[in-house]
Amino acid sequence: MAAELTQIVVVPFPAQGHVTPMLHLARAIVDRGHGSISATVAVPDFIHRRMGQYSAAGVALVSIPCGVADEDGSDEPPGPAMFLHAMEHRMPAQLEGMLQSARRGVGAGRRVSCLVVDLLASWAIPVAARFGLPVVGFWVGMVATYRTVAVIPELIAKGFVSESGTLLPADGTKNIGDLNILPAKLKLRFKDLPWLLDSALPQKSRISFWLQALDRAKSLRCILVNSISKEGGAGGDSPDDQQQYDYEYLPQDQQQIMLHVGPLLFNADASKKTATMWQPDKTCMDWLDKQSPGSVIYVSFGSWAAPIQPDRIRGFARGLEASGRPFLWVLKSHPSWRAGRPDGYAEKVSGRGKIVSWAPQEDVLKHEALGCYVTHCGWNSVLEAVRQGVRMICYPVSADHFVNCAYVVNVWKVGVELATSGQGDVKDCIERVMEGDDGRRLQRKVNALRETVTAGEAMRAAKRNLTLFMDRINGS
Ligand SMILES: O=c1ccn([C@@H]2O[C@H](COP(=O)(O)OP(=O)(O)O[C@H]3O[C@H](CO)[C@@H](O)[C@H](O)[C@H]3O)[C@@H](O)[C@H]2O)c(=O)[nH]1
Repeated sequence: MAAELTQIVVVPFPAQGHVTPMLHLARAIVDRGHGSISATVAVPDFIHRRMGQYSAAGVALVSIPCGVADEDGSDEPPGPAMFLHAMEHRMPAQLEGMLQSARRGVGAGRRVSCLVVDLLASWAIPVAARFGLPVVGFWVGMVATYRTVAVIPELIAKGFVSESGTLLPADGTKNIGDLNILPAKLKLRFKDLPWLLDSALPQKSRISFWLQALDRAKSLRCILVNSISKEGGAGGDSPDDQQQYDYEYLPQDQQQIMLHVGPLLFNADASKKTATMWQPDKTCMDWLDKQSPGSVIYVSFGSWAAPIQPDRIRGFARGLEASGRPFLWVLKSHPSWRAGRPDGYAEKVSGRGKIVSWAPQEDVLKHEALGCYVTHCGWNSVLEAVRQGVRMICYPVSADHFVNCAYVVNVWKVGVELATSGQGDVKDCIERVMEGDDGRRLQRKVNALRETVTAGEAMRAAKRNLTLFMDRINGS
């Protein structure tokens, strides 16, 4: 008897750093299904307008109208403060409509076998439940970051955080290692907790957003994690010798498992492009071709305008200029970032410094002219740098950046943290990473990490876990 044709519905949080790995996941599932399974990736219309050109066999990117306009006068999509309300109140009905159509055989005409829901888009979990459909969660980053979120109720109960999300130990510099949430050697402080830092939302909304997501996640039996499993040895995110921390802070339900399926990027076919929300500046690659091997500093702070004040941007501008080295800098059109650029800067550094508003990042990191990457430590950027063996200068700003930075600097030792964005610090840090023993050691380490993650047991474990997940949704 011919196998039944089914589809999975994938629901990412509407941001570049979430849609990209979930598209990789969708493709990996479709490829393994050998024609028996297709994927529908449902994104709000403001994302679809920017990424609608995406196409991959068996994967459809579909638009969910959410009635939120783009930010006025800039090239930025609406921020979370604007779309979170729509996610809770408009998108559920739209997704229901989609699932009803699928049930009636409209559209792809395939039965929906399962939903994969980003835990930051937890609004979709109750929708699936109303249709009696199984849901699998997706965590886009490290287990370590999930742990810092899963522990919120305990931190409230122990009086470290108020119900409205205020940090109660006034001294946010206290080491979080004392609390046994994460290994002390990460040297994380209270004030580095990702959910305290996400400045796109008011404090009170942040805590209720996370508590609601955790509450909904309780019903899930399985969460797929886009990170490196402990089988990855030195590369593992289950913090190597601290296995006792493993999963300790996950919800109490013994039935729930976290399956490492990542890094999904490492399994992705490099020849197939993913979708990006802005058009990459095509002149980057020609410019890189003209630079000497290993000479260029690449600077990018990710896809959304992280809160970096103009004076800090100015520090970077002057430090890069003072370094005397060639650099490629992604400086988005956000007013605060533009305001920090000194007058006449582009002309001053012309020939040596190239400034663009969006780069083909994966191609850039792969280019032989690359020397190092100054990064905000978004999880995708960290993975992309490791995949291409590029050492990092970390300038964490918000969200999970500090946790990711702690792994890059203190665990994997493939980058250094920039103390401040002052001109002197930027220049000195670039020297340290590009020259001498420190630079060579970082390069050896990142090459070794790339080997471990690419060729090692971590990837085999990720593939095994993906197969396990697919067997489950196929009911075998
Ligand atoms: O000029 C550019 C700049 C970025 N990118 C791509 O955009 C993505 C950026 O993702 P990421 O590095 O994860 O940063 P953010 O866009 O800031 O991602 C958000 O989502 C991530 C996953 O949850 C979190 O780790 C981050 O903190 C959060 O800000 C990467 O794939 C980059 O290759 C480009 O293609 N061109």
